[in-house]
Amino acid sequence: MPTSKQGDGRPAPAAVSAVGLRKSYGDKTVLDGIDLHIPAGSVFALLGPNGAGKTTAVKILSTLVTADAGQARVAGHDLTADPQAVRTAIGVTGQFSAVDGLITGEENMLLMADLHHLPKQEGRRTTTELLARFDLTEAAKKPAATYSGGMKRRLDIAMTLVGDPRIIFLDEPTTGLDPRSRHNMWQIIRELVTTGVTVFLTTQYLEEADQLADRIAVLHNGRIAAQGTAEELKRLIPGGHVRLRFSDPAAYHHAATTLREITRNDDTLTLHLPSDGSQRALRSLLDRLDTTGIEADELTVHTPDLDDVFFALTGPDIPDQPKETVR
Ligand SMILES: Nc1ncnc2c1ncn2[C@@H]1O[C@H](COP(=O)(O)OP(=O)(O)OP(=O)(O)O)[C@@H](O)[C@H]1O
Repeated sequence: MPTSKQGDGRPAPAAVSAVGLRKSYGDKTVLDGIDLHIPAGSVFALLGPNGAGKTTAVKILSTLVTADAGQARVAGHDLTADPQAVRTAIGVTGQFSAVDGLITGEENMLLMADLHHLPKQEGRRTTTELLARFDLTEAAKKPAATYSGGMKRRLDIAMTLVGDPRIIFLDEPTTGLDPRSRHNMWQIIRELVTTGVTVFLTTQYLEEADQLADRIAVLHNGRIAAQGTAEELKRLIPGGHVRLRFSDPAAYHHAATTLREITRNDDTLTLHLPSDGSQRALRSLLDRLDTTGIEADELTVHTPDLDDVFFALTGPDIPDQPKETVR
């Protein structure tokens, strides 16, 4: 299984690793051989359109359904050999919340503490702490059915944390939330990671993956169409360029006549050069600028945004083949 390196050169322990996960429902192949390697303490986003198989992947990794083929280890435990150990180490919040609307937020939390067999006093203490942490103290005694969508999600995550999981699966945590609640949820997720928790996130929102994830995998037709950091994914598709801006017209004209494959804008004294924005391409461009005596006032790198990547990778017009993977 692949490993990544920590700062001291030792391989980072994997929170989740999977090889060749497959799952079909009837004659519909939902997951067609998925490999994953998620270092502990990181945020991983599984991105895909409706029906891509994101929830199925979460259900398999959280032991709710079994894969037809493949192997996976979660928190160091083999999914098939030791599902109970996996369950103890993880927390899952799904699209369909575990919150019971008929009882209060506090009662929901206490129920969760009972399920985790916490002694009464510890259950109360954990409940109070978590309700405060998720800004729910004031609403604690109100029925959860009266909570806003954002409050319900916060309660859901608070309930998940009662068992002190090291890995949290968040299945579309911000679907249906307004922008403010979505930003609050992002902040909560960022804070979770600072405590060393690993977050496995599924989302349809590119911006969410871009904002939160250390690595992103794009799921399409049951396969991982591409995976990497947001920046690596953006470099996979054409459209990137380097923009050089000049203030001195003479310097601009010298550059415009010296460099090839450029798009020029004589009004704004800017030149665009196609580039994938990689370190190698930039180094070669800077060398070229040095040797030809070109000095721009500003050099900016423009890569396609994640929307471009998503549409390019999951559009209907591409074949069902896996795309290049960035590692
Ligand atoms: N228990 C099941 N029985 C039959 N088909 C299923 C079952 N669960 C999921 N599927 C099908 O598998 C496919 C993937 O579903 P899944 O819920 O994993 O997708 P998703 O990426 O999470 O989608 P969404 O973003 O809409 O939640 C869908 O076509 C779905 O209808």
